[in-house]
Amino acid sequence: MTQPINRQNTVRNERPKAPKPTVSMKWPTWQADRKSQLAFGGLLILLAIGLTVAFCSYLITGEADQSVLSKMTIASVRESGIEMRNYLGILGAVIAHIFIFRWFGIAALGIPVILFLSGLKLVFNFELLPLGRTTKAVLFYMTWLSALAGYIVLATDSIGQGSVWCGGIGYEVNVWLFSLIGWGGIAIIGFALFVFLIFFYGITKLPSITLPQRPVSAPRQSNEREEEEEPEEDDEDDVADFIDVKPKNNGFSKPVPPPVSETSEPDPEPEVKPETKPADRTPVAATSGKKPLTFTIADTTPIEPSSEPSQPVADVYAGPTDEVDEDALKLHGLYDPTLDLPRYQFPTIELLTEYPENKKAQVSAEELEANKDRIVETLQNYGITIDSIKATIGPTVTLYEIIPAAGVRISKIKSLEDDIALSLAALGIRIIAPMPGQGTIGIEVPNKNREMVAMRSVMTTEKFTKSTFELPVVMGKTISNEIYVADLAKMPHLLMAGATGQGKSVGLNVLLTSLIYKKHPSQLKLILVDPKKVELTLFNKLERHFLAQLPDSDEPIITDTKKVVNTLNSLCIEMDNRYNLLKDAQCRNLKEYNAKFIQRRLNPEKGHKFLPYIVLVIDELADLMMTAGKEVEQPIARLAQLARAIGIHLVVATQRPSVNVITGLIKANFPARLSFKVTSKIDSRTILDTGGAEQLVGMGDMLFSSNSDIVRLQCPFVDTNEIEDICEFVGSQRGYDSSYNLPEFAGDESGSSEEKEIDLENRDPMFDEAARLVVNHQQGSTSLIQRRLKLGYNRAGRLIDQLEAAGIVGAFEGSKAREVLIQDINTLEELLKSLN
Ligand SMILES: Nc1ncnc2c1ncn2[C@@H]1O[C@H](COP(=O)(O)OP(=O)(O)OP(=O)(O)O)[C@@H](O)[C@H]1O
Repeated sequence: MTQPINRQNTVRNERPKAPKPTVSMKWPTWQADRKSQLAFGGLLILLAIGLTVAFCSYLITGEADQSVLSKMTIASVRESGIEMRNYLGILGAVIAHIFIFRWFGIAALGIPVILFLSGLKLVFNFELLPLGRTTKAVLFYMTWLSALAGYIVLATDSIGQGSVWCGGIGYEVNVWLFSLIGWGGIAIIGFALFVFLIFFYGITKLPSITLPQRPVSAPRQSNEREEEEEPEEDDEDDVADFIDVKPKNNGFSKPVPPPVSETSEPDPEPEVKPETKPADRTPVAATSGKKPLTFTIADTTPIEPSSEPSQPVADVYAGPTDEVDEDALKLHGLYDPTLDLPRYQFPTIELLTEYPENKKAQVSAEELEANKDRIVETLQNYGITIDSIKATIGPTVTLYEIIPAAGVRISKIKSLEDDIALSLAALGIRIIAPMPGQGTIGIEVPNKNREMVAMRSVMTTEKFTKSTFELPVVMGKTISNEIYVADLAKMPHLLMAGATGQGKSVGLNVLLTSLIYKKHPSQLKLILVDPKKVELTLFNKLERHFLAQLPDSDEPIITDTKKVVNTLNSLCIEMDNRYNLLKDAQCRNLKEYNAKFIQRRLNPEKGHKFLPYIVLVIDELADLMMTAGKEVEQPIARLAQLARAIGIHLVVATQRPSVNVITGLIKANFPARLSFKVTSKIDSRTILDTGGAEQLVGMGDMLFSSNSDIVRLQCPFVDTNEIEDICEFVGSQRGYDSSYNLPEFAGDESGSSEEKEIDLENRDPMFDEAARLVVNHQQGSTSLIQRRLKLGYNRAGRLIDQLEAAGIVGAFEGSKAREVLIQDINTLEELLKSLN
């Protein structure tokens, strides 16, 4: 568990490049030699068995031998010819006599246990129990039990036969204790056990004396995570409480069945891969307009989950194992973050409304035929002949795919978009020329009767329930009636636009619902920003489960612009902190980091902890951009640029996708964009970089663009009362003491005054030390000061400000560490002298 400090440093600073010294250099050769291992291990096992036999025999037959042995040496016993009763003869009797009578009493039986475990390890390379830890425990308990037995023997005045029980050590200790404090020795013996338990099991907190009337769901005020770990039930025995308390927080907890088993909900942690490929479409025989069309209506066949299995957690990162807490791993198994709230129940599917099936898209054969004829005719009017046409009926639109005759230019068809729309007398015609990867031209025509895609119907598909995405989000139904599930973690940020009343709020609710159905509160935190103050308020019931906010916030849903700015900046700090943790752990992303933490390969005492995903949702960006402009733009852009690897994902929505809201800076950092119907082609271009969103038909009809692919989807529908029920279901369960605390951020008003306030006369007592640290490392970073000097973030932040005021480090430079203005320690010492 404890590693030499210099080795840790090497790992941290030099990353994985430096080859490790080979094992054999340190390892005594006999241990590396398998034959010697087998021989020695075998000997240990034999000894263990022999000692057990000798000890047991001594306990049964020892009385007779005892009197002989206490008076004579081995040699004299042999010479005298007296026969020993011990099953293992003189040697057995002598050894048992020493270990039991002279030393530990009956507790000496611990010795063969250690020998046996060591033998097993050497011979079979099998650790029944963690060897080092068990040895320590056995040695302690042997001594302690001997002392306890000694006390009892003394107290009951049964010194004769009782000496076998307590051994010489227990007896002598108690004689000494008795001479010191009389019968009070038991207190010392009890206290010794108490101290051992504290250090051995790392107990920092005793089971609290719970007030009997406290309601389970009453909010608790403490911000300490430890506070969450109060024993939930009184029926657990005290020792179990002792042992469980701390471990649950620091990654060394005792495993308890995860909540998944308590619920009928789908496994929240499976793992697969996206599937966005449209299903096969049935070609419809058709040519230059004369042959009759036969259409096959596409069915909603849920897609088989991808066969690509997830990487087993243990294999995700096979880096250095020097920090593995083997003992904790053996004792407690993998760390389970869901133990924070072990009884948490995932929301059930019954909370979502079931809509009647007859709401499926109804497109009659006549409608199809008529549309086809009109398309063909219109094109012919403009001199465009086609070779074939096929149709696929989607929930909102029907896609007609045509193959134009040889020599027809695609741009010509595209330019006829409005004319075709006019002749089909329908809104929302979208022409896709050419269809990517199909070699055809697509014409999407809205259905007269569209299908409402109910949230419940998509949530029950295998595609979603078996999704192994990190942050699965049901985006909707494609034109070929497939359920489209995307991974927010891979997007990694989503920009959403849509004119008012076109389904944006429903879209956000769908996104949040998907995440809540799939993630345990320990794995996901949401920051909800709602300047309109109405849309996301329903979610405030999730405060103590899923919401994250600034420490001093009173409102779980952020509505005030100033708070938004502070929250964004705080999130930037969280991002920097997380990067430091990842760097320290030599992990490239959050998934690797958490996998490593779960395997107990990261030491919580060095600040490592399980990191939940953080999803920031901003319902109306336009509002914020108008009131705070650059103040929101910059942190958003910074987060969008850098936060992907450390599990912070942004979802930003706006009604007005104009360039002064979705600025170049923001847009460039949001590769995934989603547009509901917008009012103009310009808006569509701003959000999607192409037209088309202005021709959508509203009510959740949308275009989703990611990785330069654009798909038309029908967003599922989830009503506000369904959201209310889900939030009520989650919110009424036992949650954390408070919402997840983001790092403190002082706020802008203090920003300028702070500079003036920095009074170098009143420097922090750690100022000189921090200055030396920064100059030695040539790295002006708050987290360096924080880690090395073991300070809180705020104090480290103040120190760095003072260092800046003293001219030791340069100004704040965003994500980069500050420049160190003093190059060598001598110059620094002179400066410090002058300051003093
Ligand atoms: N996916 C959907 N399926 C069916 N109907 C929908 C869908 N999305 C939205 N609607 C309908 O459109 C109405 C308006 O949707 P929503 O409230 O999401 O619009 P909005 O874009 O958020 O508007 P605003 O910006 O004014 O809040 C809903 O009340 C609902 O009737």
